[in-house]
Amino acid sequence: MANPPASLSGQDVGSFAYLTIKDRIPQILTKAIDTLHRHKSEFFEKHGKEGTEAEKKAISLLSKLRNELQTDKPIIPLVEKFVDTDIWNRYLEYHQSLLNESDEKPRWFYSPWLFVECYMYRRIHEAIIQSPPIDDFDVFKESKDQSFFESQESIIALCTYLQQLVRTIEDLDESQLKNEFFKLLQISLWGNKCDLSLSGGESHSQKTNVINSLEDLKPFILVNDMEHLWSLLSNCKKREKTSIRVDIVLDNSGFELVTDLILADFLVSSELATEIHFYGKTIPWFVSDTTIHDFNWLIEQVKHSNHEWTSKCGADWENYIKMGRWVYHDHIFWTLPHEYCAMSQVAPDLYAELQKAHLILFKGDLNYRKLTGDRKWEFSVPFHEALNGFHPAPLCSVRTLKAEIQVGLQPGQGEQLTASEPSWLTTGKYGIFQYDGPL
Ligand SMILES: O=P(O)(O)OC[C@@]1(O)O[C@H](CO)[C@@H](O)[C@@H]1O
Ligand SMILES: [Mn+2]
Repeated sequence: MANPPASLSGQDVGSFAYLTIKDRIPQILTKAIDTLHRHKSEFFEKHGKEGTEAEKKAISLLSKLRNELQTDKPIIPLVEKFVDTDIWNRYLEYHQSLLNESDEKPRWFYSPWLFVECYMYRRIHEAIIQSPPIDDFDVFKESKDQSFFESQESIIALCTYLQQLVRTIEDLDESQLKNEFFKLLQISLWGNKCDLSLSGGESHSQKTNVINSLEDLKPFILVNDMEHLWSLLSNCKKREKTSIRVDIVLDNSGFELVTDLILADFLVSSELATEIHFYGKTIPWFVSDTTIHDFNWLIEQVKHSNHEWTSKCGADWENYIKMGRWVYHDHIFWTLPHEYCAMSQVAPDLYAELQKAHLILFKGDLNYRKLTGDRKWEFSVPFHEALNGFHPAPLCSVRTLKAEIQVGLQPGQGEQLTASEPSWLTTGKYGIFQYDGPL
């Protein structure tokens, strides 16, 4: 694309990006420091004096990071050797090169929001890996686990629903199957509201039974391309394709991950898909994003539930993984700052992997920001254009809105929402199913 619009950034005082950098990110850093404080005795018990020293070092590194951010210091290179250190520092050099004409430096309130926010989480990881022997500590694990435990009632309701559905799935006619597909897609969409980085790490669990509220939530779906997803997968099934692969780029652990696994179970049980590939994060990310530890821990928790249908789900899910019908992928690209239009250059192996899918579901807001480059697009710009050449396979964003970016709306739709509800872009109250691919 010739000249895509400018990136969202903290330069726009009062914008959601600005307020995130000014308020929410320091709050997240402070919570991370408190978490380390609260684990001091555990570190001592486990590692003795070395553990206590490591905790002090990690806290001092995070406090330094918070000061850099709050005083808008220049962004500095990563120093600890890790698989992506060079890629990050090349990215920083690139942003520096863009500013060589001016006396500007890449800074927190100047550089693209997407870059500085991703950088912040990568610096948290650097502080931890620089503090052995606590270098495998996940500062967000406690809040991810808490959000899972607080959503138990909703999780049991969903697992019960799925088990009853799976028992009768053979008797469903086409329209009943489509109706169930749409229900579970919407449950996965609204599961995305449970996101801890938006809430600044405050608990954001699912307390109500989301199945009963789907009809009430329908008016808040601003773009609804579910029909395209149905026709794509049901046509694959009709053509008796031996392999129908759906890839799910995961977002938050806890309740949202349960909704994604419930959807994935339905897809294989209904034979709308024969294999599901999941993509999580290689390092702790945006507070609640799913790592492989979270993925395995959650399935283990569900399997060992004392509720009959919940534990049946967990056993089935463990079985899908053992049989290879569900595959989990770890790739460092998902925790880089790059827009997805750069994937084919930066991570050609991952791009080639995604090209094997019949459909890719991208969960959540950060994925949407990277799909569209986190840029100041007009609301009515077509999604295909905003993807800026990123078309590995038919794809759909399944996202609740938590950032000031939205494309593919009808003429006037965004402006009307801004007039009636100024916060429509950032509260997570509205959602989309936005598809790009052959119709
Ligand atoms: O990707 P998710 O979990 O749906 O949301 C990510 C998020 O919480 O982080 C940023 C705010 O800090 C925004 O992109 C969004 O609010
Ligand atoms: Mn997230």
